[in-house]
Amino acid sequence: MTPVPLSQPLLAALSSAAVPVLPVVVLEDAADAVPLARALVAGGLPVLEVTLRTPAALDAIRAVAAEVPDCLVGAGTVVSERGVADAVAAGARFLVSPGSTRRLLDAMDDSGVPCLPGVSTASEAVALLERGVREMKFFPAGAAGGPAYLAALAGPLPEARFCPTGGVTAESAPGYLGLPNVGCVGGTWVAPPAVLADRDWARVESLARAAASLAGGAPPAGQRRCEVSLRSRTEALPSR
Ligand SMILES: O=C(O)C(=O)C[C@H](O)[C@H](O)COP(=O)(O)O
Repeated sequence: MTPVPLSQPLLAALSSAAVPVLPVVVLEDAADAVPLARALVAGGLPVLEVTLRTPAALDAIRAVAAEVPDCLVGAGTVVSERGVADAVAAGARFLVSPGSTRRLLDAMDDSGVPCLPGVSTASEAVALLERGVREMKFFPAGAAGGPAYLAALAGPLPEARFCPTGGVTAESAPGYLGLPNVGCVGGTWVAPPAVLADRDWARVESLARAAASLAGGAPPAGQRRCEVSLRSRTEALPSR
């Protein structure tokens, strides 16, 4: 599996690499991180968001960054300056938050890695656009209005691109991925808690394979997938 190069913002990179789903995990045991990441890569999803919700999260990110170079590992549930610093120090190559504050956005700006700050309203999306941030997480996607809500934002805010997460399932994902302002969808359904508890890596691989086969999200306006060259993942990360 070709590693996803981060020579552009996260959603653009995932879209260019035809990765439609960003797997989100809550890990209780850091020792599960490497086999999990390998199963995702084997299933065709070379990306992983480890939520900073457990004491194991930073060690999990560290392990994947060191041992699974084909997996682009990032941190989710980043809600503080400390979370930003700890995640980047552990090797997170992108950061995701459920919501946005000025303090958190300033820290994300300074982090040097691509970020997906969270929004759930038009006003929050406009506030991010005002800062020049065009890629954002839409959270909690299902509860906040689902595909219909994002479809309604595409008219007035065509430059904003979203990763809907929270309540997204294998069944609801296609409804989001068909929208012009969705780059990819995120969720825990690819590596759900019960499957992780069983350490059923074959099941993760098969869920990943099914997710990877979903039709991809829309590339950024003006960019066709075939025009994007895959560059080395060791290249310097761009600022957003
Ligand atoms: O905002 C964050 O950083 C989060 O960690 C939120 C998670 O992305 C969702 O809670 C995943 O939601 P489900 O796929 O419905 O389980």
